[in-house]
Amino acid sequence: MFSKLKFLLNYTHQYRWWYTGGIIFLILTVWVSVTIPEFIQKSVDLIGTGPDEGRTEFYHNVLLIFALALVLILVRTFSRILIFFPARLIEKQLKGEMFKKLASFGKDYYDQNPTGNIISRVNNDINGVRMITGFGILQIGNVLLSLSVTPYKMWKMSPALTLYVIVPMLIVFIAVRIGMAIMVKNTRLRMDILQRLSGKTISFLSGNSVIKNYNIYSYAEEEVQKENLSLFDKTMNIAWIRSFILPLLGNLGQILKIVVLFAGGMFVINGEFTIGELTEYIAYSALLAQPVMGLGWLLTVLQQGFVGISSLQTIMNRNGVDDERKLLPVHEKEQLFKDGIHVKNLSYTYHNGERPELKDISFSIEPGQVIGLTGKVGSGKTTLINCLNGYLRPEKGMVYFGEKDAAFLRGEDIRSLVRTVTQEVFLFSDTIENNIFLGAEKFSVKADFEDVVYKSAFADELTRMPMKEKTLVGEKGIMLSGGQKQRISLARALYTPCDLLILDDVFSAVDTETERFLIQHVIKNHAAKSVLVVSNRISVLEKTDFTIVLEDGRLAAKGNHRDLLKQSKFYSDILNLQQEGHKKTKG
Ligand SMILES: Nc1ncnc2c1ncn2[C@@H]1O[C@H](COP(=O)(O)OP(=O)(O)OP(=O)(O)O)[C@@H](O)[C@H]1O
Repeated sequence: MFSKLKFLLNYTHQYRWWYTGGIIFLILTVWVSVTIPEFIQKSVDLIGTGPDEGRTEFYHNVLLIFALALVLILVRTFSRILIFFPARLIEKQLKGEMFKKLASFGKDYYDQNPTGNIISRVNNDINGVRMITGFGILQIGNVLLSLSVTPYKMWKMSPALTLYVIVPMLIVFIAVRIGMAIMVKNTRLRMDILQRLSGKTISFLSGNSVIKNYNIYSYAEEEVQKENLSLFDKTMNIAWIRSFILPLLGNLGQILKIVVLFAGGMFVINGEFTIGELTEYIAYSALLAQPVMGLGWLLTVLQQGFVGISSLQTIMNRNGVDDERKLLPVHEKEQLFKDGIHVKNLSYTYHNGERPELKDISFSIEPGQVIGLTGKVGSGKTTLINCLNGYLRPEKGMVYFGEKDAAFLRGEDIRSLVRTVTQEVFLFSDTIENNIFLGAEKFSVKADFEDVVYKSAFADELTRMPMKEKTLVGEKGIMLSGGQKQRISLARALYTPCDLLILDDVFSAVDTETERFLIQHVIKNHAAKSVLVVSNRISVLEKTDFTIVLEDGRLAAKGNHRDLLKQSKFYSDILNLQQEGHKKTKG
């Protein structure tokens, strides 16, 4: 509890003057609210004095009530602005901090937590904090002030009548609590279902071609419909509470007035109260109903908000992968690739894996070299390149940039020299041009746009597009073919300088002619100091200085084309297969 309060104080403290202003206006609101009934009482009692007496005083009172009501509108509005505004600022700040924190987590975190869940959880939790720091603080002030000043005024007028009021007040309070608990429970269930429904819809929409191919429309429909029906049930439950129970609870405040009217009426009959005093007392009891209901809401908001805070704290208190590492000074970063990369007895086990996927691998990449990497499906090629580009973090003493152990380098430093064109291309829903420019602002040197498009073998296709580089690629590049996406991603990698360019299976989706073009422009005349190319195509591998063959996570062979034909069965097998395939297509 203490740590949660400290968390709240951390954020609210910076806006203390806003909150102080808000509380001052809140005090004024309560003061004006309890002052108005006094004038109502006087006005009502003046009515009873006859047509002539006190007419001026009556008008005077009515004007005063009108003026106080205007003041009430103003001070209430200011109290809300001054308290709700910092809550929105805190929400904005938290969203920024959360995004930064989440971006600092490694692959293990995202393997364990699906992205959809993280987003909706973080949004809910931050919403909870906003509610506490806005509505919660306003209600705490409101409830404390109203529940002390109003009952005091009522007690001063009649202790006995005040006791009659307490019972319905308790009923209102308990009813609001129960109503809110049911609503919160249903809202949470609805959120879970909504998450599942969006997950299924997204996966069925992106797998639309599989659904068509296998003719499994009815299965997909049933799956979506199941979630849809439970979503409808929960939404109806919430609608029931909203439409019937909440207004009913809201009007329970009227019970207070009936009780006061009945018991207070007796007081008037017995001559203990004037009509004006009874009116004043009824006005107070109406004022009292609001904070009592507010207390019910407040407890729910606090309960939800604190659950949200503890969930946010688990994210905030988790260390980012690079928290312990320091950024290199610019001059050291510039020299990082001077002596190449040295991999020494590299072994790597995934956080959720039982056995190492890379075993005892050693090799070096010198500046200027072009290296090939090949191996069967699942032999560890992607795992190896991810150990070089800082996406996976092997233990210390296994990967070196010159003399520097990569285990002590920040991911940003590593990735400023190593650029990877991944197997799975990700394009943002923007224009082709902006997808190529992505992240380029921080580089002072940039390549020529036309040149990188040409080198990526994309120039012809781009000229055929009606909007050229301004063409929108659609969500995740849905409007483009796999090969086109891959070449845009290649152009993006070539647009800014790097020391080691890694191409993970970039040639798998292109025809032989394009492959030849890419080999000429990207591999032979590469702008990067070194290139590491993952491929199973001999036409690509034979152009490298040396190729590494991986088998079941081990370095099975290493050498140039001629060495490997002698050393590696896998290598000679793929050569034979590709030559046979070539003959068949020619024949
Ligand atoms: N995030 C992960 N968690 C656990 N194991 C993983 C993870 N990613 C990959 N692996 C395992 O590591 C092994 C090597 O996978 P990797 O993707 O490196 O192979 P690859 O040679 O690149 O395969 P492909 O040719 O299909 O791209 C596989 O057995 C795979 O199951």
